[in-house]
Parts: sequence; C-alpha cells; structure tokens
Amino acid sequence: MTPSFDLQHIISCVSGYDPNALRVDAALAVIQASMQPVQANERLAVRAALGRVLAQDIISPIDVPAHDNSAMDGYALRGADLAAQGDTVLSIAGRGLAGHAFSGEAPAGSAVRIMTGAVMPAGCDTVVPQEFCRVEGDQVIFPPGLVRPGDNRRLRGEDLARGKAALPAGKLLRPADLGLMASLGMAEVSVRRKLRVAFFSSGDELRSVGQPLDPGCVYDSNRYTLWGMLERLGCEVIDLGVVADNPQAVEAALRTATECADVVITSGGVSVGEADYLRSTLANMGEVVFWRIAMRPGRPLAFGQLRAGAHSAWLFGLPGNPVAVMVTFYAFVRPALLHCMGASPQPQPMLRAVSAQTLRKKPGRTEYQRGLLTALPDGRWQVSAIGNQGSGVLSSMSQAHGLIVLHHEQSTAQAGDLVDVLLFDGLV
Ligand SMILES: Nc1nc2c(c(=O)[nH]1)N[C@H]1C(S)=C(S)[C@@H](COP(=O)(O)OP(=O)(O)OC[C@H]3O[C@@H](n4cnc5c(N)ncnc54)[C@H](O)[C@@H]3O)O[C@H]1N2
Ligand code: MOO
Ligand SMILES: [Mg+2]
Repeated sequence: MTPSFDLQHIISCVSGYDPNALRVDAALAVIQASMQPVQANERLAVRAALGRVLAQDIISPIDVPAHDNSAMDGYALRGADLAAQGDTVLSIAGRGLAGHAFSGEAPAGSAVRIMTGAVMPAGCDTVVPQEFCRVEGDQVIFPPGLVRPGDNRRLRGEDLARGKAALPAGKLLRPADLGLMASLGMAEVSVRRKLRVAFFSSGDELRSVGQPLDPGCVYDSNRYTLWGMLERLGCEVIDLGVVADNPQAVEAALRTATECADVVITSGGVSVGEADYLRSTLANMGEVVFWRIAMRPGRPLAFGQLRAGAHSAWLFGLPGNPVAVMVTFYAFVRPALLHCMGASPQPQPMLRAVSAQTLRKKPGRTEYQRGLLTALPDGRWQVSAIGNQGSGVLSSMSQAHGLIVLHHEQSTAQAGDLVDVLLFDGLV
C-alpha cells in the first residue's frame, strides 16, 4: 500500500512556513474591519477622564490666554520707543503683576514694571527682561539692541482662539489634555464608556498564587500580565480566573464572559494538543474569523465572535505561552481594543536601532525578539536581543526595553543593520 502524505503539510512543517497562517498586517486589517467602536458616552469630571477617549470635538469657548500678557519679569514699553543706538531712558509709570493689572494706559515715553503673566498695559507691546535694564530712581535705562518690538509678550488667543478646535473626538486623554481642558474652564467632559474586557486562563496545570505548587504545575502568570496590560489601557477588567481543560468548563466560561463583556481574552488551549478546546468551542458558540498567524511567537492565535443568547462578544484566544500572550496582545489586542474604545488610530511607539548582532529570521513570518537598548556614542540607539528568547521565558520580557520586530518580508538582520523596536514604555 502506498503511504499517503500531504506534501503541503510536510513543506510547512519542514520550513516553518504555514500557508494557512495569516500575515500580521492582514490579521490586523481583518480585526479592525470586524470590530465596531463602542458608542455609549458618559460625562466625567476632567480628572476622572485621564486615559479615556474623548467622545466629542472640543471647541474653545474662550481665548487662551484671555489677554495679552508678559512672558518675562521686567518692563513693558512701546517697542518703537527703544532707540536703535544709545541707551533709552524711560520713566516708570507703575506696576503690573499677574492677577493685579496696571490700570489705564501707559503714558507716552514711560515703561511699566511688569511680572510674568501680568496683563500688558494698554499702549505697550514689548517687554524687556529686567536682567537687561538698569533702574535709577524712578527711571529705567535700556541698552540698545537687546530686544525687538513685540518681544516677550504673549498674545491673547495665541494658545487657543475662541471658536477654534481644541481637542478632537477620539483623542486618548493624556495629562496635557486634562490641563488644556482646565485652561478652557471645563469641569466635565464627555468620554466613551469603558470597554468591558473579560479574561481567563485555561489549563489543568495552572495554580493561582497563594496555592501550593503541585508537581507538574505552574503558577498562572498570564492573568497578571493580561491584567496589567488591560489596566494600562483603561479597560473595565473582569477576571474570570482559571478554567479547567475540558470542553464543558471552557464553554461555560466563554458563556459567562460573553454575557458580561464586549471583548473576551483567553490564554492557553488554542493549539492542536489533546487538551486544547478553545478553538472548537469558539466554532460551536459562534465563528472563528481566523486562527494562526504567520508570526513567532504567537502563531496559534484565534480570533472570532462568541454568541450567548442575545449577547455577543469578540474573542481573542491567545496562545498559552507567557511571552506569546504579551506579544500577541501588543501586536493585535492592544490596537483592537483602542479601536473599540473609539480611539483614533495612533502610531505604534517604534524606534529604529542598530542591531548589535545577527538576528536570524525565517522568511514568510513576522518575528519578535526581546531587545535591550543602549545609546551609541554617535547618538543612535543600539539593540541587542536578550539571551533566552523562549516563548515561556518571562524574565527576558521583564528585562527588555521593547520588542525587535523583524517584519514579514525581512530576512536575517546582520549586525549593524537598522531594525524596528516596539517600545514597551511608549505603550499605554
Ligand atoms: N504540534 C504543535 N504543538 C504546538 C504548536 C503547533 O503549532 N504544533 N504551537 C506551539 C505554540 S507556538 C504555542 S504558543 C503553544 C500554544 O499552546 P496553547 O495555546 O494550546 O497553550 P497551552 O498548551 O495551554 O500552554 C502552552 C504553555 O504555556 C503554559 N501556560 C499556559 N497558560 C499559562 C498561564 N496562565 N500562566 C503560565 N503559563 C501558562 C503552559 O503550561 C504550557 O507550557 O503550543 C505549542 N505547541
Ligand atoms: O509561538 Mo508560540 O507562540 O511558541 O510561543
Ligand atoms: Mg496546548
């Protein structure tokens, strides 16, 4: 009898190339096209809105600043009064401080003592810093050529003019935005509601911290990394614990998650092992949009939609290996959640660095390696791949500054080549 074999399958095993695995960029496009942003909004005090997504454009209701004012401590005067050559001597007409304006118009040929933030006296258009002047009695003397007319004055509305766009809907609110809203006098703001994200770990070998570590078991670390990444994104995080390796338990947990969350994230049980039930359960409860990505680590990622009664939720079935969880989260889940939160697209925090060594890479997939950055004397960054790149090795993930991304088309990078690094500290 002739042995039967699947040539395509053998090629894929030998080369590591998997014809059924989606490219990273294609998977991202499918995810973005499938998932819709949440629409509901809520009104929050400005401080409570940190990290939330702005629901509406904000138009400035006032001029900021509301008045022309001084940028320096010194003397306000008419720029035209400054002589091009020789000292200019002006009498001091009075004083203006921030919150205590000089009243009236500065008489011709006079200067007004002024502090930073004080309203520019009527008639004055220029401020000379006090370091440049000499005071003699009630006169102030300005040497020539130190300032130009109009210097050291901040104009009304130069930050934001009334009626101008201040912040666009979709902005992920950062500390500067809170300050900006406060500068407009806003106490409250409309933001998108939080995204509800439920997650659980699956595996009979998993023990939660606080439990004894039985033989052959590991502590469940994925619920900690996932919790951290979701908290940083500002999601409402629902931790459904550890689920056993059996189809009934996986289905029950997915049902609970679908009933309470917009997005469900699981880790483990998504590969081809005899205790891997995630994908078949997803197929029974809804649909698998894709499974397997041309990437390493993280290849067995599953994405699909779950249904439970009237509820539905999107599912990311992340591979169980702890590094694969984090890499797939940064590559897919984070952009997807930002999209669902209603955030406008933002660039990934990437920098280009010189590779310190040869980085071997197979064609036809995207590879991610944990990297350490150092500054080179010429001002460029250098990146070195950390020793143990195993998919279960969290210590190197903890040490790394970011992920070296070796793109789909890229081949092995040689020492000295420029490579992309996705920075952990730039990620919310
Ligand atoms: N024959 C094949 N075997 C495997 C393939 C494959 O393509 N063919 N893919 C490998 C890849 S790549 C990965 S990644 C894993 C993914 O496996 P699962 O998603 O099914 O995950 P598990 O089998 O449940 O666990 C894998 C590994 O990770 C540890 N783990 C799981 N959950 C946690 C947790 N919450 N905290 C800490 N550690 C966890 C688990 O103990 C296993 O060691 O499959 C490969 N196999
Ligand atoms: O690619 Mo798996 O994701 O080895 O860890
Ligand atoms: Mg498995």
